[in-house]
Amino acid sequence: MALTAVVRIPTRALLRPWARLRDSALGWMEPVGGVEVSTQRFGSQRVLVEPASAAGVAVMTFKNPPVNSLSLELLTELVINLEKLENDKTFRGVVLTSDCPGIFSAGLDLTEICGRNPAHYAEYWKAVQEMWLRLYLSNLMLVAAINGACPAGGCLMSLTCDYRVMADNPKYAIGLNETLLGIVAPFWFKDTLVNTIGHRASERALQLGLLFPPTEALQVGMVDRLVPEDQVQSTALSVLAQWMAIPDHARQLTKNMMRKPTADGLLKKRDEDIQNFVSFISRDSIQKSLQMYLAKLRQKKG
Ligand SMILES: CCCCCCCCCCC/C=C/C(=O)SCCNC(=O)CCNC(=O)[C@H](O)C(C)(C)COP(=O)(O)OP(=O)(O)OC[C@H]1O[C@@H](n2cnc3c(N)ncnc32)[C@H](O)[C@@H]1OP(=O)(O)O
Repeated sequence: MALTAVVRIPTRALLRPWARLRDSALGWMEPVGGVEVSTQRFGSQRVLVEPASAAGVAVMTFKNPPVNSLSLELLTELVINLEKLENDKTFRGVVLTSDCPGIFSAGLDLTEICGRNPAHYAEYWKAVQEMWLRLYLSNLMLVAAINGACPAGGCLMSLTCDYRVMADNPKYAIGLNETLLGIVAPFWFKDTLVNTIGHRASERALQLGLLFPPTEALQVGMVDRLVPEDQVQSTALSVLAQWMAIPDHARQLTKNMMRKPTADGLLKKRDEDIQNFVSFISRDSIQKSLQMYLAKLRQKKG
């Protein structure tokens, strides 16, 4: 259903984005002449994008049941929808969240990296790289509303955001647990973690494949705020409202200055990284480990 409506916001608020927060805090909602802001919901099968009630903000919800694993389709849809938001200059901030109860994302889709051929592994890894590069370097303000379990690739995705709000439920955990599967987090996963929680904490977390419950994740700096489960999205939106008070150009240049050197590490050797991934993941021993891990996951229910 197309929810096509147009809200007008004053040009002065667009020129001085930080004024919007103040204006709306003063109760300004009058549609006056200015730039058109689309309030149309869009998205695709696995990624829903809805404008939030605050101007310039969208909520991107992943809906790839049962566990929001990052399949090739989900990764592709994510990047396309992010690009749409970036091209629509009315959007300045996005909350990333999940439609799967109790799960933000189970990380990379193990069925994409297990029992397939090298060409498929290469295509898939390119899509994983693309997701990371697009999110990590996005000019938009990104806030992760982590409303459930967030292992491995799910954690990576949340680490690309500018801020993480997590549900304070001890059943959920977040971390880069690759070593528990007998695989290795690549250097750019590692760099993203180091940039967030520092070198020593990352080394320990990566070697042990630690999955942190919310309280520990907050202590180590992997997430920025814990809130009751039913407040994760509303808190993420209010965090975005605070970030919106900063002039975009200054914030974007600062973000780029902080992140570009890390992203360049991958940009300079994308093909080599794909080749490394394909040869690593194709090893018999690695395939056996992954098959065993998948079998354990599937047996859990039986
Ligand atoms: C020299 C250096 C070179 C380096 C080269 C690179 C090396 C490779 C790098 C690869 C990096 C990998 C990153 C990853 O993200 S790997 C994925 C890791 N993910 C996990 O470990 C999470 C696994 N899942 C879970 O722990 C639980 O499912 C979860 C807590 C998320 C939810 O639990 P719940 O009990 O609610 O649900 P189930 O476990 O019953 O799962 C339901 C069904 O979903 C299937 N499932 C779960 N996770 C995945 C997944 N990641 N991919 C695919 N499928 C998944 C699960 O099997 C169930 O399926 P069935 O219904 O068919 O049984």
